[in-house]
Parts: sequence; C-alpha cells; structure tokens
Amino acid sequence: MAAQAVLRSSAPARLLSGSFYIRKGVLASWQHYQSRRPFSNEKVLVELDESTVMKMKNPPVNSLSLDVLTEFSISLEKLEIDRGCRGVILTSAFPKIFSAGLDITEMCGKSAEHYAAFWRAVQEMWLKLYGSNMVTIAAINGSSPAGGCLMAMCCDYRIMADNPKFAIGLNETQLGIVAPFWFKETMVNTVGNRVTEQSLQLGQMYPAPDALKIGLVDKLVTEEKVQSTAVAAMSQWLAVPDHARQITKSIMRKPTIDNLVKHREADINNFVSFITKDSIQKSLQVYMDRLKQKK
Ligand SMILES: CCCCCCCCC/C=C/C(=O)SCCNC(=O)CCNC(=O)[C@H](O)C(C)(C)COP(=O)(O)OP(=O)(O)OC[C@H]1O[C@@H](n2cnc3c(N)ncnc32)[C@H](O)[C@@H]1OP(=O)(O)O
Repeated sequence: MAAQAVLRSSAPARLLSGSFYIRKGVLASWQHYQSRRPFSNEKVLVELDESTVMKMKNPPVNSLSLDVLTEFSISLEKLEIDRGCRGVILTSAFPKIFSAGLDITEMCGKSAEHYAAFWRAVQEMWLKLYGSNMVTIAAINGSSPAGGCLMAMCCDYRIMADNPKFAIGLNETQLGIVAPFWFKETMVNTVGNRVTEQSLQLGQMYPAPDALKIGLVDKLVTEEKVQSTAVAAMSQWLAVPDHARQITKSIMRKPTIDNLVKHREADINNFVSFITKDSIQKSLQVYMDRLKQKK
C-alpha cells in the first residue's frame, strides 16, 4: 500500500508541497521548524542532526515488542509526511546489539487476540519500512537475528560493524518457527533465491564477514565508523532526484508489498493458528529457557 502511494501520489505531492513552501514563506518556515524538532517516544528516539536517525532503545536487546513496533510505525509515519525529511538512518542506541528481533515473550502464553494485534503490528512495521518513500539506511552496530535482520533488509542500504561476533540472519527455524512468506520474499529480494532457501531452512546466522560475502549487508566498517559511514552513504543516495529514485524503488518492491496487502488477514489468521499450537508454544519456551541458561 505504501509503495502504491509512491507511484500514485507521493512524488507529485512532495513537489506540490515544495511550491507551497516557497509561496507561503514565513508560515511554511515555522511549520517546517515545528516538524523538524527531534522527537522521542520511550523506545524509539528520532534525532535530527546532520542526518535523521531513528534509534531503537528498548533495553536490554531491542526486542520488538508490541509497544516498540507501534512506536516505530508512528515515528516512521511522522517522518514520512515531513517534507524536510528525505532519508532516515536506522540504528540501535546500544552497542553490540542492533535488534534481537521479535519479542519472544509477545508470542508466548498470550491470548489469540493479543497474537493477532501483535502480528498486525509486525506487518505494519514492515509495510511502512519496506514501502518507505525515504532513503533508508541500516547502521547495524551489532547482532541482528530474525526480525532485526528483517528490519535491516527493509532498508535500501546496509552498513554493519566489522566484527565476526556480530551475526545477522533469519534464524526462525532454530526456534522451531517459520519465517512467513513476506520475510522470505524480502530475503530473496536481497540475496537471491538459492541463498535464501538454504539460509531459511538452516536458520542460519551469518557473522558480519559472511553476511558481506552473500550480500546480506553492503559494507563493513569498524564499529566506531558505522554511523559516520551511514551519513556519508545517505548523501550519495540523496544526490539522486527523489521522484526518480522513489518510483524505481516502488517498481522493485511493489509486487512484494502487494502480496502481503492482499493476504494480510489470512496471514494474521495463519500466524495465530500456528503460534497457539501447544508444540510451538513448547518450542518457544525451550528456546527462551536456553537463552536464560546460557549466562
Ligand atoms: C507459517 C508461518 C506462521 C508464522 C510463524 C511465526 C513467525 C515468527 C517470526 C519470528 C521472528 C523473530 O524475530 S523471533 C525472535 C528471534 N530472536 C532470537 O532468536 C534472538 C535471541 N537472542 C539472542 O540471540 C541474544 O539474546 C542476543 C540478541 C544475540 C544478545 O545476546 P546477549 O548475550 O547480549 O544477551 P542475552 O543475555 O542473550 O539476552 C538478554 C536478555 O534479553 C532476553 N532476550 C533476548 N532476545 C530476546 C527476544 N527476541 N525476545 C525476548 N527476550 C529476549 C534474554 O532472554 C535475556 O533475558 P534475561 O535473562 O531475563 O535478562
């Protein structure tokens, strides 16, 4: 849906609002100033310095709870309608962890209604980020399993900290769960069919150097340089005229987005019936216990 908007209205709308901006002078400047103030929810910080940066901040590991997903979608939507914002860098407020992926506790021992609301929020985050008109750059400053990898893959360009201890991938099968079709399609669009087929079945996590080799990330730099490299890459991406880049992005991503939009309700029902199975609940519980025991 969001990508459809790119083709139908967004590029012209931005051009129109640009001329409004010039004609309305002072009023527009004030509105622009208002909309460019940094804003912060509890768990997603938006900084407006040299570049616009969205920082996930949900201790300890940036797991994507219902709250985080909701804040994330709202923040992104705000930036999307801010005509002063053409690009956003997505990163984590914590060293060594980009995001631990979906919050497993949201998928354990809850009601069917809760699972449905949670999954809708996951879909919404993906629709907004994958379909964003803005240039999106992931500054992956640490490990990034499952939903964290999905977020990174939604971005246009990925820069990762060059440390083999940091790993990224869709590891769902390791938890006894299954990456749904739109996770799969996002990965196919990033690294191709063969690598995706193998990665998904094995639930493979790739240390940063291997992630670069398979094209899951685009560039490795030292941890300290992740952010500044993202800022430099942003300038390069923003040098391309918006309308041409946005329409091109939409041509690339629209079929994948349309596929989820078309099957959205069925996908929620599928998730709820899958996650409420006793065997799946047991697998998730065992995985969580193992995570806690490793200390
Ligand atoms: C057909 C299709 C139908 C649909 C089928 C269903 C599709 C579902 C798709 C699912 C997508 C997902 O993203 S599933 C999520 C997959 N995520 C993962 O596997 C990540 C697991 N976590 C890790 O590997 C590590 O924690 C890692 C992120 C690298 C950080 O390691 P550290 O040593 O720094 O930290 P830890 O000590 O492990 O973790 C700190 C605390 O955070 C907790 N924690 C860690 N990850 C967590 C998580 N994802 N959710 C909740 N809590 C988490 C730990 O239990 C600890 O809790 P305390 O002990 O209490 O402190």
